[in-house]
Amino acid sequence: MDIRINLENGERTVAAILIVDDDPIFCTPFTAYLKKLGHQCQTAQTFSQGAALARDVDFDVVFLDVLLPDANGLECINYFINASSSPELIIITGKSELSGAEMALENGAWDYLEKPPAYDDVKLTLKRALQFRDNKMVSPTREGFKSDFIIGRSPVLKKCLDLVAKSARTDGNLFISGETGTGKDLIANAVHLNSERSGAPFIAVDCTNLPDTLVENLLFGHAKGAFTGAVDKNEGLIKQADKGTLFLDEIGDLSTAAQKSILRVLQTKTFRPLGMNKELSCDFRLISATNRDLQAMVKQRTFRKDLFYRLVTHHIHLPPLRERPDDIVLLADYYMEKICAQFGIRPKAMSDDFIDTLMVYDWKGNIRELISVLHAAVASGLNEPRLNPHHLPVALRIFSRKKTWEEQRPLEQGIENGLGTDETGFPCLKDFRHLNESQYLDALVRLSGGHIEKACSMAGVSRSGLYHLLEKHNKKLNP
Ligand SMILES: Nc1ncnc2c1ncn2[C@@H]1O[C@H](COP(=O)(O)OP(=O)(O)OP(=O)(O)O)[C@@H](O)[C@H]1O
Repeated sequence: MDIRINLENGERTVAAILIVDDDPIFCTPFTAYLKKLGHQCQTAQTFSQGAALARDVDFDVVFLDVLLPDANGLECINYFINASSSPELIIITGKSELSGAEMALENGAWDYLEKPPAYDDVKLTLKRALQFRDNKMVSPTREGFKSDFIIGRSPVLKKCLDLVAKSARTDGNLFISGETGTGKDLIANAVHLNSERSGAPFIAVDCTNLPDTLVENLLFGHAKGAFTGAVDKNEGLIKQADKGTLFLDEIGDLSTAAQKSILRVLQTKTFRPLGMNKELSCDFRLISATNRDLQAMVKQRTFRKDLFYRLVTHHIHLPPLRERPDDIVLLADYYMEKICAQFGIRPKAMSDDFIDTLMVYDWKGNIRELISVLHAAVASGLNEPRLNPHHLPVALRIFSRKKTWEEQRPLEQGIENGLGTDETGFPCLKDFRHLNESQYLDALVRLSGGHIEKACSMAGVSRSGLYHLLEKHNKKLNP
């Protein structure tokens, strides 16, 4: 789909629109009307078809029906608004789901239209949404966003930070996923700091190993004399987070009973402290995080589906450090200075070999592991002004050495296999490049999980460039 934006007198005349609705009686004339207005439209009859389209096409606006054959549209909002083009989302709803649609506005939808909408209303809503979108594109998303403590310039991290800034401007529940040490806690803090709730407390709860017997007391508090030993009343964490942000870290570790209690608070925004006979109300923004695969847990029925949908109004996935090697150098510089200051010494220089060794390591513990490796290196080279690979832990050096060796193997294999060799037995550059490119694509497909956006951003190539390469090597993103 060729998406061109025409601006006439500052007003957009062509937008890329996705309509997700399974009712042809509504959809066909609606699409024809939008096309008549000059827009480019695609339609999907199910959530999964719409999701696949939104993954591949940069839409400006998505019209989303509430009752879809395979999902409730209201529960899929975040999927569409978090697509790479961050489209404006307009809910199309019947009278019976109006309250849900109103709630959707709080969660980032642009507007809702009652079905069947008057075409004049459609035109006006669309015009406003596109004006808003154009303004948003002119003014950078992250203007005024405080993030100098978040280090990294890789495209994947930048994309995340755009979502973080966007999420900080809204009040919907935010779910942050990512491997351990990728910065979920840091990002939760950044969202709070940049939100309208920044003047109120940020209350973090570590859900790991929370015994069922303590959860309610910890979250809801208790009245004086509620149980033996409750000599004073105790304000729970939820009350403490009033007007501020409640951060449930490691939410995937919550027991079934605790999941039920949390769900109830999220649904009613009220809770009852132990030993008290009246409900108290609370006003907090919820951020949750985990390094576990919550979606898989929902499938295995170890995490409640209804709670999951409540949590993920906005979703930010933090990429592992190995997928953004460019950030390693910046992070190493930043933390080297901090660590040396803690040791009370001048910042140490890092040799090129030292940096190269860091760059090829796989960082399963991500940034937390990087910080502790740098600590160890500074301690080991305390009296030397420059750090070399031998200051790094042995296991890390062995890993990086092996990996470098594996990367050099194609050249040796090429020579062994007589790849287009000349009389010296050395492969010609063209064949060698071809072989490397092919192996690179295999790794890219594997590491990006077959997601086109992610693969383009990891490889730093355009969508058409990547498709061209895949075609050249007769490969597919989803083999
Ligand atoms: N982009 C970044 N810039 C600077 N420091 C970072 C960045 N990301 C993470 N860190 C630092 O890395 C360490 C680990 O981050 P954090 O605790 O936020 O990770 P996490 O994803 O919450 O880990 P876990 O899942 O184990 O709780 C912290 O010291 C944090 O300040």
